[in-house]
Parts: sequence; C-alpha cells; structure tokens
Amino acid sequence: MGVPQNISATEDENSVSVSYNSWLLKHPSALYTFEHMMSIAKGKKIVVFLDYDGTLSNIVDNPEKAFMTNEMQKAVSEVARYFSTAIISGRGRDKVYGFVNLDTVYYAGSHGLDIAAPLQSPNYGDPKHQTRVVDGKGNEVVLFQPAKKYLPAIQKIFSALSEKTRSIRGVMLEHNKFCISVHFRHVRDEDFFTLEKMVNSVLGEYKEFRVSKGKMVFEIRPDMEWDKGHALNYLLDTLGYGSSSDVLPLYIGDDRTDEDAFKAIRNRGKGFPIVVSSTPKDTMALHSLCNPLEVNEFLIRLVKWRKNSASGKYFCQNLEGKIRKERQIVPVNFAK
Ligand SMILES: O=P(O)(O)OC[C@H]1O[C@H](O[C@H]2O[C@H](CO)[C@@H](O)[C@H](O)[C@H]2O)[C@H](O)[C@@H](O)[C@@H]1O
Repeated sequence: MGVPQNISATEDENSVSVSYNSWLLKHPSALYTFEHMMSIAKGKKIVVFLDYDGTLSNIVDNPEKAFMTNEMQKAVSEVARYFSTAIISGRGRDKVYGFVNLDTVYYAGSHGLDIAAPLQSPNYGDPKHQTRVVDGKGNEVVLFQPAKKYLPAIQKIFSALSEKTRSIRGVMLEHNKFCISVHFRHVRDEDFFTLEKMVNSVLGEYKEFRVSKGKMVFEIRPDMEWDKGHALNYLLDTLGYGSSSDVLPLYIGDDRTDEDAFKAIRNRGKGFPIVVSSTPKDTMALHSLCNPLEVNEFLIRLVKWRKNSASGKYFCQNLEGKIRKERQIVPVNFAK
C-alpha cells in the first residue's frame, strides 16, 4: 500500500512543478525579470502599491496575528523613501495601519472603500464622498469613503451574522469598517455548507451587498462600482500623477480582490502588476513572486536600483555643464 502512495505523491509533485513552471513562463518571476522591468522604468516614475495579507505578511491561522517581519517593515519604509507608496488592503484602514505602522505610506482599507489621500486638489471621484480631516500626526488629509451610506446596514449585517453563526464552531467575524470578513479557516468541513447558507440567507435581505471568496474567508461588501483598481487610480490622481504618461504603477498582491488592481494597471497600458503565488492560478498579473519573502527581496532590490540610478543621474547632471574631462568617463561607469 505504501509504495503506490509514494509513487503517486512523487507524480503529483512533479506535475505540480511542471504546471507551475509552465505558468511561470506566462507570469515570470519579477526577480528574474527585474533588470528588464527596470529598463522599461528608466526615466519614468514608479508608484508602489502593496496589498497586505499574503503579500507583506504570511497567511497565518489567526488574522489578529498577521504581523509583518521587521525586515519587511524596513523594506517598505525604504521603498517609501524613494517612491510614493500606498497599501491597499481588505482590512479596516486603522487595522492595517496598526500592522504596518509607517507614517510615510498612504493607506486604503476595506478593499479601497476607505482611502486616506494627500490633501491635493482631489478631482477624481465624487467630492461628496470626501472629507478633510486632521490625522493623528496633525497632517490634513482627505478621507475618501464612497460607501458611507452603507454603514448602518453593515452594522446590521454584522450583528445578524454574529447571532446566526454562533452555533458553528471556528467561525470568526472581522469588522473591516466598510466590509465584513467571515473567516472559515477553523470551521469543520462538514459545517462549511451550513455556514455558506447562513451567509447567503443574511445577505438575501441586503440586496445591495455582495459576497466573494478569498483565502478561507467570505468577504462581504457593498455591491458598488468601486474596488482596489479604482482606489489605485484615485491615489494616482490625488498624488498628482493622474494625467502623467511617465507614471508606472507597480502593484503587488496575492488574492482575488487584487485582480481588480491588476486589471486597472492593464487598462492603463503601463505598469507592473505582480501576483504573489506559489501555485499556478488565473491572473491578470504579468509578473509573479512566490511568497512574502520574495516580495521582501524584490522591494530591497527596487530601492537599490533607485539609489544606483539616482546617483548615476546625479553624476550625469554634475558632469553636464561642468567638468568636461570627466564626461568621457560616464559611459565607462555606466557599463560597469
Ligand atoms: O486585501 P488583504 O490585505 O490581502 O486582506 C484580505 C483579507 O486578509 C485577511 O485574511 C487573510 O489573512 C489572514 C491572516 O493571514 C488569514 O488568517 C485568513 O484566512 C486570510 O483570508 C483579513 O483577516 C481579512 O479581513 C481580509 O479581508
């Protein structure tokens, strides 16, 4: 009995790695194609967008404990020194800020339904959803919250789900302000369909909401035309890059709702949509990274590239009007 099982395990592993390798041909590793990507980015402005769970932090059993490593926090902080950087998460905005804990990045929570954007002529999206507020650090920011009118209903759905799912062991509800996550990672297989029915029956009374499935989670949110892709465009616009043809948005994410951001970049016709996955999957992303460890490495490389290209540029500019003799050196140094 043991032998055939072993053989089939090996066959399975082989076929997984064969299909992953052929998937990689379509979605090459952003680490392997880094030089090529950066050759496209030369002289352009990269704006960095990052998902949180499964991208900056590993997927873990307890959503409250999805901390990022110190190395990752340092890498994101460095990235934010050189590039405009935003985190777009399904979590509540405050919660994701609590995990990342950096004041130099912009945050969008609730799958993009809650954006704290810089105070700069916001001309994208409906102004009635925008409020000027002073954040914890005393900076004026614009809160863009297009789903505000749904807050009372979200509260009711949360209460109804808490009541209804109480009988199912392992369910965990997470209030993400404009969305609700129903985690079923710890629900027994035999209880899954009952839970799914419960979720659908509660939502049956709230037709203006939709539910999608993420990683061991039902994600409930208002059924409106606003997603992570819209949030990416909104942030680009408020950061002042809306009409610039020199901007390359770079988005790294691992889950279904990140596909909306990949799609937005594909629609712009420029930029780097990068999916985090160690298995083949349908995606609009053009590049891939295997896991948060590779994301960390990619971010470190991005910073190094930026530092080097900045010093190269500085060298050129310095040479430009001043030291004629040294100008000859430029091509040699660049070739190195
Ligand atoms: O857009 P994201 O930042 O990726 O958020 C999507 C959901 O992420 C979290 O859940 C997922 O990660 C948990 C921690 O690793 C894991 O336990 C859970 O099974 C995953 O689904 C978050 O808790 C959800 O609220 C977000 O919707």
